[in-house]
Amino acid sequence: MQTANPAKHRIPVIVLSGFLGSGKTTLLNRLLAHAHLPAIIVNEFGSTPIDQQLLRTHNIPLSTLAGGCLCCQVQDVLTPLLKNLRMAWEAQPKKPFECIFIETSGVANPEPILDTLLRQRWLAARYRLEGMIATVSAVNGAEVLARFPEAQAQIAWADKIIITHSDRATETQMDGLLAQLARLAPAITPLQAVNGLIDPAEVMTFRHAERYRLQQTLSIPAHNFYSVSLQFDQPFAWERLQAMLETLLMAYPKQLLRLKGLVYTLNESDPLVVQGAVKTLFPPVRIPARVSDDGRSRLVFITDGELAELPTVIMEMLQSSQT
Ligand SMILES: Nc1nc2c(ncn2[C@@H]2O[C@H](COP(=O)(O)OP(=O)(O)OP(=O)(O)O)[C@@H](O)[C@H]2O)c(=O)[nH]1
Repeated sequence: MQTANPAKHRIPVIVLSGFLGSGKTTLLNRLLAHAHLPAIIVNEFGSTPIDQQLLRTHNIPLSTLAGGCLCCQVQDVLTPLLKNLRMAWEAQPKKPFECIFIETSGVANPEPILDTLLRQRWLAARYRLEGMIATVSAVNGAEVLARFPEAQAQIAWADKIIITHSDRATETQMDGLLAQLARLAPAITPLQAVNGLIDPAEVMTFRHAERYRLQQTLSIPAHNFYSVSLQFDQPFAWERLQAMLETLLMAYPKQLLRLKGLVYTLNESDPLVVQGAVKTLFPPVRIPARVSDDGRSRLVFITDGELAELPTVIMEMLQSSQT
């Protein structure tokens, strides 16, 4: 993109939202492959970031904000980051990026983020909010939307809604989700993407008239989400860990909303990215090791409400699975 007067050029920003495990990073991987000189800001609720492992193959500027959610940290974290990125952009004759994707945490209410981009003068003069995309899982989307106002806000503010996991959903689950979406975002026709497969142009074409169609903002109570991050020095026997994680997801079907991890397994130098959400452990993906990796396994658990006993339960399950 040619920028005749860089000081006046507004860098497009695309906000990607969607509840925990609904497929944001999977979709982002697809969109990045077709974007012109993108940069990414990834926000993860857990204090040990995992998404960067899944996005690192793109070799593009990546800022990770972990250990909280952007909607609560807009002023303290997002605003200075966007200011720094912009100043670095202006200082360089060869522009390092031409657009920015912000992947919010799965529990973020996108409203304060959009509001900042649109209303904060310094930012609004230098960034242009291009549109907001929300992913929603066909498997648990209806339940998630019924339970969590944050998830409702993600849908209500979206310019594009992408239904994921339709390959795993029953007809009843899909019908339930479509009914919820028709209620929360009647003006939007949802699109579907299985494993991120969708025409990026279809996702990235925004009709600006749809912005601010909400008459009133949703009243969202303070978050009640917690995260627990654990690290392990010894490699795992994958089958045992897999069985343990599946047991754990079934033991806490309501509270355990998300698990993610980077796990080293016996006799393999490359780590596994492990993912789970609400009663489901997804197939793990092995990714190439990097020289900067420290070889320690990490697991992050996000719960609805505090599950103080979780670390102890996990350690006991791991010990009993090794005997
Ligand atoms: N079967 C199936 N799996 C999918 C689909 N889309 C994503 N996944 C899987 O769902 C899991 C979660 O996907 P992510 O892209 O990490 O979800 P996310 O929304 O970025 O997760 P958080 O950032 O933790 O909230 C991963 O194991 C993906 O491979 C899909 O359409 N079908």
